[in-house]
Amino acid sequence: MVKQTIQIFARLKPTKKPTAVYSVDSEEQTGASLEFVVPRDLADGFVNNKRECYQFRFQKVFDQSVKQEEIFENIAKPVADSVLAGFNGTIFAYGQTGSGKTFTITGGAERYSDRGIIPRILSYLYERFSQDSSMVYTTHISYLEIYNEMGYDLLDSRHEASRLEDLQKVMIMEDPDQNIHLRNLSLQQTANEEEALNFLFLGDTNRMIAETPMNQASTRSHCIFTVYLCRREPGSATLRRSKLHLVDLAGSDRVSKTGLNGQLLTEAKYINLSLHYLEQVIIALSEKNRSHIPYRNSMLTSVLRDSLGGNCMTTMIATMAVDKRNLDESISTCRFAQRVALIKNEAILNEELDPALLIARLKREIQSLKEELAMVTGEQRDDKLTVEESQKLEEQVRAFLDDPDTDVTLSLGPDMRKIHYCFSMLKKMFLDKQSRASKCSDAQESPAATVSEDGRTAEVSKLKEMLTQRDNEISILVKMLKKEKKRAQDATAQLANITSDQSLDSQNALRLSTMPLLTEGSTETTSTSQGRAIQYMKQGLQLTMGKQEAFQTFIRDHEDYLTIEDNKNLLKQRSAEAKTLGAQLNEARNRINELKKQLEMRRRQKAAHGVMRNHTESEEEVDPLEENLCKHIEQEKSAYKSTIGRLKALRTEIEHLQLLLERAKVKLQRDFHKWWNEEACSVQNCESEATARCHTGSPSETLQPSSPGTPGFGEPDLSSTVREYPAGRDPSPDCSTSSVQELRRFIPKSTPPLTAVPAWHDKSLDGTVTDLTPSFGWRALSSTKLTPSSIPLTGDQKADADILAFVNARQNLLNRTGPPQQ
Ligand SMILES: Nc1ncnc2c1ncn2[C@@H]1O[C@H](COP(=O)(O)OP(=O)(O)OP(=O)(O)O)[C@@H](O)[C@H]1O
Repeated sequence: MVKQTIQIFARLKPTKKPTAVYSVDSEEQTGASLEFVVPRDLADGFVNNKRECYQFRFQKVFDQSVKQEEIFENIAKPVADSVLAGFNGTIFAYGQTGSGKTFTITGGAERYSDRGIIPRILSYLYERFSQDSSMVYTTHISYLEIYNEMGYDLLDSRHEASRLEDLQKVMIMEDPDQNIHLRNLSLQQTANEEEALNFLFLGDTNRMIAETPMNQASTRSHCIFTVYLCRREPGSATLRRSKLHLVDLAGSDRVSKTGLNGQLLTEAKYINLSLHYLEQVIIALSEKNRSHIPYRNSMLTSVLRDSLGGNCMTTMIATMAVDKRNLDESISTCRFAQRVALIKNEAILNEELDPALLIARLKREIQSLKEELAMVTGEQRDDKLTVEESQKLEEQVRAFLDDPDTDVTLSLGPDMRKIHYCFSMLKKMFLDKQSRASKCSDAQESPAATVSEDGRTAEVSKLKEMLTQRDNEISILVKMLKKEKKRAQDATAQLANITSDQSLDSQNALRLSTMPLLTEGSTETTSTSQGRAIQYMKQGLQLTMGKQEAFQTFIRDHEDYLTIEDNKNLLKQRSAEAKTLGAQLNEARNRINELKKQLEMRRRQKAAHGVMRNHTESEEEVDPLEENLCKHIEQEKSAYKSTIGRLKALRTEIEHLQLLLERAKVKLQRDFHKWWNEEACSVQNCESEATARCHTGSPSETLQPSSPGTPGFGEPDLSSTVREYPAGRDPSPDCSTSSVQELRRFIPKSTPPLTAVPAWHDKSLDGTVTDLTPSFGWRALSSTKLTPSSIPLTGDQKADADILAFVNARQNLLNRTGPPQQ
C-alpha cells in the first residue's frame, strides 16, 4: 500500500497579453511556489485588497514556456508507471475556461508536438507493453462525458448522429462493497496504440461543444478518459488490474463573471454545482475526523470516488491564465489546489487471482497428489467407490452398530471417500429412524383414536347427571331406613305397653277395620297418566337397584297395599275354586258319557232280544235299568249345568279381580313416581338450603325437615301421632299427600267400603264411579264444619276417640290459622 497525498502541479498558459506580477520559485527537493503580487489599485471585488502577495505551493510549477513533452515526463509518466505496476492512477486538470486544461490533457490539434497527456500515455503504455514480453497486458478504454449531471458514452457510435438527449444515459451502480459500476458505458478493448488513439479521436469528436462568450473552444462538460489495464504473467493465476483516469474538468469560472444567460446559464450552474460538490468532497477529505464524505452528491464525485481519498495515486494539474484580468480566477484555482494537496490517498496493489487459472492449477495439483497417494498406498483410486467397496462398508457399519461394546471402533483407513460414505450411511439410518418414530406418534394421535372434545363434554355431563340421581336415591333410601327404624322402635314400644290380649285384639281390630280398601275412585286416572304409568311399569326393569328397593318399601307403606294383597289372595282362592270346578265338570262329563254308553248298550241288548221275541211286545215293556240310567244322566246333566254356571260366575269374578289388580298396580306406580320426584326435589332443596346456610354463615349446619306442605320423611308420622298424642293436640298442620294417606288408614269411609267380593257385582265394574272417600280428603277436613254425627266412626271405642280428637284438633288449628295452602 502506498500512502500519498494528491500531487498538485501548476501550469501557466502562455500569453502575449500583459500579465499579472507573479513569480515561480522552483526548488528541487521541497517543490515549487507560485507567487502573485497584486497592486492595491488593482485589487477589487473578490481579491482581498489588504493583501498584495499570494503564494501557493505546488509539487512543480510549469511556466508558460513549458512544452507538452515536459508535462508528460514530469506529471504523466510517473502516474503511468504506477498504473503499469498495478496501482490506480488519476490525473485531472482544473482551471478556468480557456486556461489550457484540454490542451494539457488531450493536446492541441495543430502540431504533433502539442499532443497532450492522453495520447502520450497511450503511446508510452504500448511502448512499455512491447518492451516487457514477460507479461501479458490487456487494455480497455472508456470515455465518459458528464454534462448537466448526466453521463454519456463518448465512444458510442451513435453519438455523432444523435442529439445528446437522445443518447443512452450512463447510470451509476454501486455494489455492496460500495464499488462504483457504470452501466451503459462501453469498454473498448484496444490491442495497440493506433486503436486506442482512434477511440480517443472518436470521443473527442463526439464531445459536446458549445460556444460561450468567454471562450469559443471551451467545453462545459467533464470528460473522463479511462484506460483499464490488466497485467498477467503467462502461466500465473495472479492478475494485476489497474485503471487510469485522465480527467478534463469543465471550466471553474464563476457564473457572475461569465455573464451567461438562458441555456448557458443553466449549464454554468450545473458545472459550478458539480464543481461545488467536488470542492465539498475535497474539503471534507482535507479535514480531519470527517467520517462522511459526500461523494454521492454528484456524478463526477461518484465516478472519481477512488481517485479522491481512496485507492489511487492522484495528480492534479491546476491550469491558469496569468493575464491580469484572470488573476482572481488563477488565485482561486491555486486556493482550490492547496486544499486538494491535503487529501491523502491509500493506493494498494490491485492483485487478484484468476478463477479459471486457479481452478486449472488446483486440478493439476489434485492430480499430482493422487498420483503420489497411489504410489504410497499402492492402489489406484477413482473418484467413486466401487460396488464391492460400498457393500463392504455397509457390512462394516452394521457390525459396528450391532456390537454392544461401546468402545468398538470403525476402522476405515485414511480414505476420505470411505469416511464420507459411512457418515452419509449413518445419517440416512438416523433420518429413517426419526421418520418412523414420527409416523408412530402420528398414528397414536390419529383422529380415529381421539375422542372429540364435544363427546367428552357430553359424557361428563351424563355421568354427572347419573351421579346426582344416585345421590338422590341414596338420600331417599337413608331417610326411608330411618323411618323404618323409627317405626320398628315405635312398634316395640307399643308392644311393651300392651298389657292385655284384649287391647292387642282391639289394636288388631282397629288396624283391620281401618284398612283402606281399593275403591274404584282410588283407581281414577286419566288415560294419559295411566298410559304413562303402564309405560313406567314396563320400564320397571330399568329402575336402579336403589329405586327398586325404595319401590318395594313404598308398596308396603301404600294405602292400597292390604287391599291389593287381599284381592291377590282372593284371586288365588277364586282361581283355585275355578280349577276345582273345572275338574268337577270334567268328572261330570265323563260320568255322563259313561252313563250314555251304558244306556246305549242296554238299548242294544233290548233291541237284540226284541228281534228274537215279539217286537211290539217288547216295545211296551218298561226296562227299570234303562229308566234308572236315564234318570242318572239327567241328574248328572243338571249338576253339570250348575257347575258350569258357577264356573262362569267365578271366571267373571276372576277377570274383575285381575282388572282391579291391574288398576291398583297402575295407581301404585303413579303414586310412587310422584312420591319419588317429590322426595328427590326435597333432597335437592335441603342440600341447596344447607349450601346457602354455609354460604351465609348460618350457625346451624343441620339438615332441617321439609317445610309444611312438602312431603318428606323428616316430618312427624301422622299415623303414629294420632295414636300417641292426646285428643285436641294436633301435631302438625301437614297437608301432604302422605299425611292424608296415613289419615285414611285410621278413618273409615263415609260409605261402606267396597269389599272385593261384593264389588264385582257392583256397577263400579265399569270404572265410572268416582272416589267414594272425598269427604275425608284434606279439603273436606279443612273446609267443612264436621260434627261427631257426620263423622263415620269405626265402632271401636278407642279408635273412634282418636279420630274425633284429631278432627277437633285440626279444626281448632284451622280456626286460628286459616286453611293451609294446597
Ligand atoms: N500551454 C499552451 N501552449 C499553447 N497553447 C495553449 C496552451 N494552453 C492553452 N493553449 C491554447 O489555448 C486555447 C484554450 O485552451 P483549452 O481549450 O485547452 O482551454 P480549456 O481550459 O480546456 O478551456 P475549457 O474550459 O473551455 O475547456 C486553445 O486554443 C489552446 O490551444
